[in-house]
Amino acid sequence: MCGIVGIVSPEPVNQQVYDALLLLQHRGQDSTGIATADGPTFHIHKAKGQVREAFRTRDMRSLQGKMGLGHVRYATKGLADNEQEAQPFYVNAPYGIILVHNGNLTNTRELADDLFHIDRRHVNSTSDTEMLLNVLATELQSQITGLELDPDQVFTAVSQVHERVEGSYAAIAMIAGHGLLAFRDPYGIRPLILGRRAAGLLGDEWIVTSESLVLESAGYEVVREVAPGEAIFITTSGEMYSRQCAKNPRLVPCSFEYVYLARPDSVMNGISVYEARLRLGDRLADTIAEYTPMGDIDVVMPIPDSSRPAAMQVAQKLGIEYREGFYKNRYVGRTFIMPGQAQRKKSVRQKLNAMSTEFAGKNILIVDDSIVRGTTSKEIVDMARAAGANKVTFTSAAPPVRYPHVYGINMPSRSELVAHNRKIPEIARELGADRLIYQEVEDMKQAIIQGSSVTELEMSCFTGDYVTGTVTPEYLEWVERNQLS
Ligand SMILES: O=P(O)(O)OC[C@H]1O[C@H](OP(=O)(O)OP(=O)(O)O)[C@H](O)[C@@H]1O
Ligand SMILES: NC(=O)CC[C@H](N)C(=O)O
Ligand SMILES: [Mg+2]
Repeated sequence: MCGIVGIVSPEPVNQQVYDALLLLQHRGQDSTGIATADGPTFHIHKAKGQVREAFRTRDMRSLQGKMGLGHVRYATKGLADNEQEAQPFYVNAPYGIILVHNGNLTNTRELADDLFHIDRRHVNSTSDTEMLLNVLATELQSQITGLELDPDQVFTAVSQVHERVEGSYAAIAMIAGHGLLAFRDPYGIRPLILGRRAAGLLGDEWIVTSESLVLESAGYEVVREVAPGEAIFITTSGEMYSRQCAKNPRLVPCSFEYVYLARPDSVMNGISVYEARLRLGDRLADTIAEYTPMGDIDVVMPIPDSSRPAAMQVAQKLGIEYREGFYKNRYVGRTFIMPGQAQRKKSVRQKLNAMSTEFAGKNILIVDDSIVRGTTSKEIVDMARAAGANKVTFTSAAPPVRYPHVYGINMPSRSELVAHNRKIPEIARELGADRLIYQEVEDMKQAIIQGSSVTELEMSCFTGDYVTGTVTPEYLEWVERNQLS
């Protein structure tokens, strides 16, 4: 997952794009970039690191224009620690297109081949996003006849992109001199939402972004989610056009957004992320009650930050005291989305500290939202013991992560996953916990979709069922051999 935003306004947009990226920082910390369109000219600034350190005043001043887009990257393909592969990506023809992407393409081998042998295009990086942009550019080129650009031509090009590209993609592109294009893959795996704000006599401002909290914070009204397979085109003068561009669209959003990725104050596909996390806690509490003698637990504790809503609910439902025994250093970012295991491991210790007064002699029930590599949970169990805990029960509001995630979360290798090929008591031993309890897959699904019109979820990392169908065992082996560097 990454965070993306695009804005068309009657006024300069640089500050708005920056503010939106700050709000999306939890979706990617590797690199960031902003591009604006100043008439026919693009201004671009991209850099490694987080938003606050990447943009200086002089960079912001250079980002002139009334249409803009931005990206915070959590790399899933290519090089993570590399400014060249930061987004947005640019091609000069047709017109000049610049694009940001959240997601991960699963047919990059075929795309690389076709782009070179058939389209005669040069892709100068290992990024799947640059391929997506080149496919879009090729298809748009094949539609246009003159200097003018009709929304119909843009939509036909997006239909062709859906035919050629596989995997997950929520993307926003600017077409120089024409407008802003946003489109979502036919399964709507990654999120994308459209908003509008009146700018007085000047007309309307439009925003497309990954999470609803960005709209809320800037006073935009939610127009709607971009539908799976749909494309939205907003001209530079603010006219909005939309069309369904996929043959068989089907909403199958990523379950991991609700478990961990998204901010709790966002509403995604009509589901409040916070409420989904509370319901995950509710259902987890039922499972815990089945397996644990209640007198056995003195306190329930979250692992800050993402598990707090679930842990609160577990405590309430079980009628056990909720205590915060881990203090978090707020200046360390999210551990899971850091590149490299050494950095992730070190940062858990830097980030969390156990307060011995909360642990000494107690039986602790720890709640985390998920256990992926076990980096966090191993350290946490160690810390709890060192702080004097008696028994440590570890629980996860998500089921065991047993399979690679290929749709925009960096967990490509089965051997990295602590639950892969291990039964639950073996995982408990690996983590050093006295007892380990996971959410059931069906409970997770029901907790997330309850009360909404969503009927399907992308849950491949829990079940091994990949919605795009083309993810074969051979592909998964190839992904493992060619991991992110
Ligand atoms: O098993 P692991 O590989 O360690 O991954 C899972 C952990 O990583 C995430 O926390 P993170 O510190 O990234 O973010 P948070 O502060 O939002 O909880 C998640 O909330 C789990 O705690
Ligand atoms: N997590 C994402 O959405 C990543 C986008 C793209 N695949 C990249 O690696 O840059
Ligand atoms: Mg966490």
